[in-house]
Amino acid sequence: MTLTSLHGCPAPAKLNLFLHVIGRRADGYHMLQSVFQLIDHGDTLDFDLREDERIVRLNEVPGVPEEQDLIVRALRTLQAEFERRFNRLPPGIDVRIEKRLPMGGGLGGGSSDAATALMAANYLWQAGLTTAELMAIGLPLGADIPFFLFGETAFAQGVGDDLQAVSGPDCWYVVIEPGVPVPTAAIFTAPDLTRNTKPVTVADFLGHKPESKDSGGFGKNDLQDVATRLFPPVAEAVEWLGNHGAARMTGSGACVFSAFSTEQEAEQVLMQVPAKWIAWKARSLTKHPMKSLLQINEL
Ligand SMILES: C[C@@](CO)(OP(=O)(O)O)[C@H](O)COP(=O)(O)OP(=O)(O)OC[C@H]1O[C@@H](n2ccc(N)nc2=O)[C@H](O)[C@@H]1O
Ligand SMILES: Nc1ncnc2c1ncn2[C@@H]1O[C@H](COP(=O)(O)OP(=O)(O)O)[C@@H](O)[C@H]1O
Repeated sequence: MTLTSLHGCPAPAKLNLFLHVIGRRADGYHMLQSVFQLIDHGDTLDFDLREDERIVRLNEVPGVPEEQDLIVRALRTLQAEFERRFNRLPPGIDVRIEKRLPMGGGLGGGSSDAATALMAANYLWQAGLTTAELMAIGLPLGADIPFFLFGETAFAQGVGDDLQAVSGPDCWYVVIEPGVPVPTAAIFTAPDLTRNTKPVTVADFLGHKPESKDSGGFGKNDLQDVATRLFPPVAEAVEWLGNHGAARMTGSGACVFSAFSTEQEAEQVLMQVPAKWIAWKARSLTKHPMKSLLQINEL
């Protein structure tokens, strides 16, 4: 039996437990080291095969025109790859997005949506691309897309595309949305960005002591100083959450998180978050939920 729709597909957020900038390439892109952690809070997507060959987004996403949406672009790229391989276009897809993740939040929302769309379409079209092949399609669209397709806690290097599975802490996070979108380019072009952090190894990360009273307990986010200087609401959120645990920014911001061993501890802090901010708690995930849903086991 062939399926014609997949509804309620999860597109989880990620947190960067640390993020080091260790250099800059000749093309201006920055060489990073980071640990990416999936969490159980995110967007939800519905996919329905169409009678024609169009890729259509059914709902509005504020600030993101349909043609620029990473989901639409990812599906069109995969559709073209399908045509190249099988000499026919697969059916089009209607996509509906329930957006919960803030834009420019450092949670990887757009990239996660695109990764979920690639997994769903590969399944609905029975295209048979491997995860590595989907990662190659996703990378030019967004540096975080390969991680979401990889689908496990990962030590990332390069521009985030060189990934190695690691075990992350099993814990609860409180995440604050400071209410400003942070454009990634503004952070990377700042003259005062630290670009020379000494490279670390996976063993350094795995050997660190979690009790060292820091979110994730290892390293730092090199983008945080610039982001807090340029976007004062981010600084305010770091300061407030820092009074309740070790607080750190994720990605290029704006969101700020702190780790707790139990849900109760996270709940206690969440209850006290000032009403001007959206905040929530989420648990670490060891595996992308789409992998279990679609029974993808190959990596
Ligand atoms: C730094 C991370 C960590 O997860 O931040 P978040 O997006 O999650 O916040 C990502 O790798 C972000 O990757 P991605 O989301 O693809 O970045 P883009 O918006 O395409 O990048 C915008 C601009 O930032 C700069 N840029 C981006 C990534 C990188 N490794 N070096 C850079 O110098 C480039 O000038 C690029 O044109
Ligand atoms: N489906 C999508 N959801 C969110 N943002 C998208 C999407 N498609 C394209 N974008 C663009 O990607 C930018 C970065 O958004 P997002 O990935 O959510 O943040 P971040 O990379 O900071 O985690 C947005 O400002 C938006 O212009």
